[in-house]
Amino acid sequence: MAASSPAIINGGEGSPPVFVLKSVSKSYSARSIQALQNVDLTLPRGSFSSVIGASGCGKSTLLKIMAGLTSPSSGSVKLVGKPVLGPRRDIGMMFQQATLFPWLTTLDNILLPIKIRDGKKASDARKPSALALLDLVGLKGFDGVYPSELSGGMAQRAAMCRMLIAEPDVLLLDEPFSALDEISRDFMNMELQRICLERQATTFLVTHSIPEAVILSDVVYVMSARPGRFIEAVEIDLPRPRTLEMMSEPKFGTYTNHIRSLLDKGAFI
Ligand SMILES: Nc1ncnc2c1ncn2[C@@H]1O[C@H](COP(=O)(O)OP(=O)(O)OP(=O)(O)O)[C@@H](O)[C@H]1O
Repeated sequence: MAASSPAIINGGEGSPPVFVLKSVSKSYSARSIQALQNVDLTLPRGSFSSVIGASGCGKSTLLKIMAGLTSPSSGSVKLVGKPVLGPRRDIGMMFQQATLFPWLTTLDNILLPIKIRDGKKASDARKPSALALLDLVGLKGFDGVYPSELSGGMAQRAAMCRMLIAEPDVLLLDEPFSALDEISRDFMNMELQRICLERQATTFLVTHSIPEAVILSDVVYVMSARPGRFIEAVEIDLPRPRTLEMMSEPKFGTYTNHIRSLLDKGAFI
């Protein structure tokens, strides 16, 4: 079940990988903590991968290194062949909390990254795209509404639009739907898959949920206890598009059981 080369959801064959991490380690010297140890990762274009592991094993640290928000202590991180040396505009990120600005309408929140990057004229020109995104995530008609009037799930959908408005090729997601109830979370995960397929985005997801990792991913990277290392890359051989019904298939259960047993072992490795 281990995999060295992931399946590709959108046909990235022949094109160079999007992310290549080689022997990435990270120590937080202030607290003498080694968070990551010798992590190797290759993400083909258009692939969907996730990392799963116990709390504190280094998943968010890995994501922050990939986003250029923190630097590795050793090893290299390349995005489309070039070293990642700081935050990048071509990467979209989403976190557990939607972090919308309460004094801006949903539409203005979505357009904010464009306004900051390219100015008001450019952001005005993107209004039709923002409205189309709201439509895409089922928020048609909520453009003039303030965040306090949105449910948690609606706010996360708006945050997803804000991430997508800049049309990033790469999505780095840190438990984006973990604060949602199970039904909203399932819905958002299927939306996420649809958008990734449509946009051919290369996506890397941090999650604590084994079923979520399996239903969404081409490859699930299972991380050991800290310092985080990959114990195994589990290739998920289920057809696309994935559906929630697939979660009741025996093959799905085989994958989740396998990952659960790796995590049980990994906690002590
Ligand atoms: N800025 C920092 N300074 C010092 N230590 C840190 C810092 N950020 C994270 N750590 C430590 O590094 C380790 C890994 O943290 P990280 O947030 O990457 O784990 P995680 O797997 O994402 O955890 P969780 O699943 O609970 O969110 C933890 O022991 C944490 O305390």
